[in-house]
This record gives sequence, C-alpha cells and structure tokens, in this order.
Amino acid sequence: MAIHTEDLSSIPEDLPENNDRIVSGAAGNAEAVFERALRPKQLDEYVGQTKARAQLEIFITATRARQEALDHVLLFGPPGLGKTTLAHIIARELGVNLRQTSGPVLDRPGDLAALLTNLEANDVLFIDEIHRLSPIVEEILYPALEDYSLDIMIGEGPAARSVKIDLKPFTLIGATTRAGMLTNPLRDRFGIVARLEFYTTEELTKIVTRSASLLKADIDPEGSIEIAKRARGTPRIANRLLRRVRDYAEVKGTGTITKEMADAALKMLDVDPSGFDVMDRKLLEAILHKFDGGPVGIDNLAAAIGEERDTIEDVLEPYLIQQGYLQRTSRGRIATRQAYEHFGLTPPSNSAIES
Ligand SMILES: Nc1ncnc2c1ncn2[C@@H]1O[C@H](COP(=O)(O)OP(=O)(O)OP(=O)(O)O)[C@@H](O)[C@H]1O
Ligand SMILES: [Mg+2]
Repeated sequence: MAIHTEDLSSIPEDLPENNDRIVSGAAGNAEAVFERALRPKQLDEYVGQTKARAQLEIFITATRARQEALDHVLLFGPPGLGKTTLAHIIARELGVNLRQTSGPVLDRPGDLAALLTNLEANDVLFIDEIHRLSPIVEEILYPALEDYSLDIMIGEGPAARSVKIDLKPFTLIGATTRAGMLTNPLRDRFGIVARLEFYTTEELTKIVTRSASLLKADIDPEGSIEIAKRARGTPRIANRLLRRVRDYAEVKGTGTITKEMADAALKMLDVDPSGFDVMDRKLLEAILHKFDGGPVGIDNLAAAIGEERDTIEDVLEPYLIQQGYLQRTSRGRIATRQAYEHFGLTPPSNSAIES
C-alpha cells in the first residue's frame, strides 16, 4: 500500500476567510477542515465532470498497468469546482504519493529542486495556482518535465558551475483558475489537459445529499435540490450553503432541512433563486444601470463596483457567462436579455444584445 501524503506545511496560512461573501468560490481557513472531511477520495465518488473523468480513467488504468508515471496533467476551471480534489484522487488511484505546493509559495529554484529530488518513482507533484510560478522556477521545471532532469547552478561568480541531476519519473499535476495566464512553453508540456465545468443541479444535488449524510444532517430530497440550485454550479458553495442552512434549520426549525427551510435560510443569506449573491447582482446592475447594458471595459467595471479585476474575471464572471447573463466581447462586457429580465427590466429593442 502506498502512503498518501499531503504536505500541509506548504499550504499558505493566510487564506482569506470568505465569510463576507457566501457564494464566493474560494475557500476560507475554517472551511478547509470541512472541505477535507467532505472531499471524495476515489474517482467513483467524484460526481460529474464526465468528460475529464472518462479521459483520466483510461490514462490511469493504462499507466498503472505499465507501472509508469502518468503524463503531466493540467486541471483548470473556476475556484471550488474540484481541482485539488481531483489531483488527490489521481494520485490515490495511481497508488502513489502526492506532494503539494503552490505557485506563489515555490519562489526559489532550490525549493523546487528539493521537492523533485525527494519524489519516489511515479509520484505526483501537485502545484496549485501554477500560473503564479516565478519565471526562474518555471525555467528549472521545463527540463524536469521533459526528460526528468534538473540543471542547477552551484556556487557564484567565476566558480559557478551547472550541475545536472537525474530525477525519477514523476507526474506534475498543475491546477489553475486561469489557463490563459500560463506561458505557452509551460502549457505545451502537459500531456493531459482537463477543463472542469460548472456542475448541473442534478450533480450538485448528489453532492449535497452525500455531504449531508457525512455531516449527519437531516435533509429532504427537495431541500437538497433547493441548495443545489442556488450553489452557482460549484460544489464548494453547495457544501457551504448546506452548513449554513443546517444551522438555520436547527435554530429556526426542527433540524430537518426542508425546501422551505432552505429557501428561508438562503433568503436570509441574500442568495437569490438563481444563486446570485450581492456581488453578482452588483456587477450585473452596474452594467445595466451605469453603463446602459454595456459594452463596458473590465477596468471600468472593476472601478464601478469596487472589486479587483482578477476577482471579476476568475470568480464572478465565469458563472454569469455560462448561465447566459453576461457576454464577453472584444469591446467589453454586455448584459444579455436574460440579465434585463432577471431584474424585471425591459431589454432595449435596438441593442446589440442576444439572448
Ligand atoms: N466532483 C465532486 N464531487 C463531490 N464533491 C466535490 C467535487 N468537486 C469538489 N467537491 C467538493 O468541493 C470542495 C472544493 O473542491 P476543491 O478544493 O477540489 O476545489 P478547487 O477547484 O481546488 O478550488 P480552488 O480553485 O479554490 O483551489 C471539496 O472539498 C469537495 O468536498
Ligand atoms: Mg484547490
């Protein structure tokens, strides 16, 4: 039996607590504990993502049979869709160890060299937020990925010399919310690229039901559906809403999470029936009211709602676009017909919007 290790020491301590935004895709610190408890451990417990899963299943089975290292894997998609979970599952299914670090933490070439030389044959190195690797570390990574070798400089000045170190075969799993921010040479070195998609209500209902049973929360099937519908297509949010609704049901009701309880709790938390929270509405309303429905450039929009451009692009926008409320065009963001209707407004007849 291989040991499945998680190097918690390399996870940054200063993760933000996202208590201010209930449907934020990002995880807060306190939440990490629950997340670990609710995280599926095997591929067959991993709900949804049929495309990515089917692809991985084949590669994992073939690689296991040949006892080789799996090709390098890039997982990308918005926060909370299950990239970290999937990385752990892959290592576990391969029967190898996983070492975890992240782009911003790994800022010195020596740290990467230490990690790589400590891997056993066919192990997984998981680098979260891989788009934030420093260029020097990335340079060192290329030959490691390509022919399992490291070229590092030892010493300084005239005495400096380059040393080549052979590594055991390994698999890099990189995760990013923004595939577009990877450099081309890095992206090209991943043999398997899996894009994670937002989950359907049915898939999220399964996740909520499973989590409720792990948390020993009493929930009706309709209660699960209500939470699933309002989770912005994101398992992390579904699990978070479940915990909040459970508290509400314990205090205001008999403890059973019914549709009515879920609805009342989510109303109190300002999550609307489409799963939009205050920030989503603020973004859409800004486009509708301040910019006449758009097009509006991302920087103007960021200034208007007092939000970071990155947060808009990584967290807010993807779901609104996928759901058809927002369009990204070369001239800027446009509110769609559906967005007008969501706020009870009449879409302008002559506008460029499509529904
Ligand atoms: N396919 C799934 N089936 C069941 N639960 C899932 C699935 N994907 C994610 N989850 C749940 O959602 C939580 C968040 O997932 P995870 O941490 O893997 O997201 P992530 O994509 O790595 O997010 P980030 O971009 O913030 O790192 C997990 O704790 C897990 O319980
Ligand atoms: Mg993650």
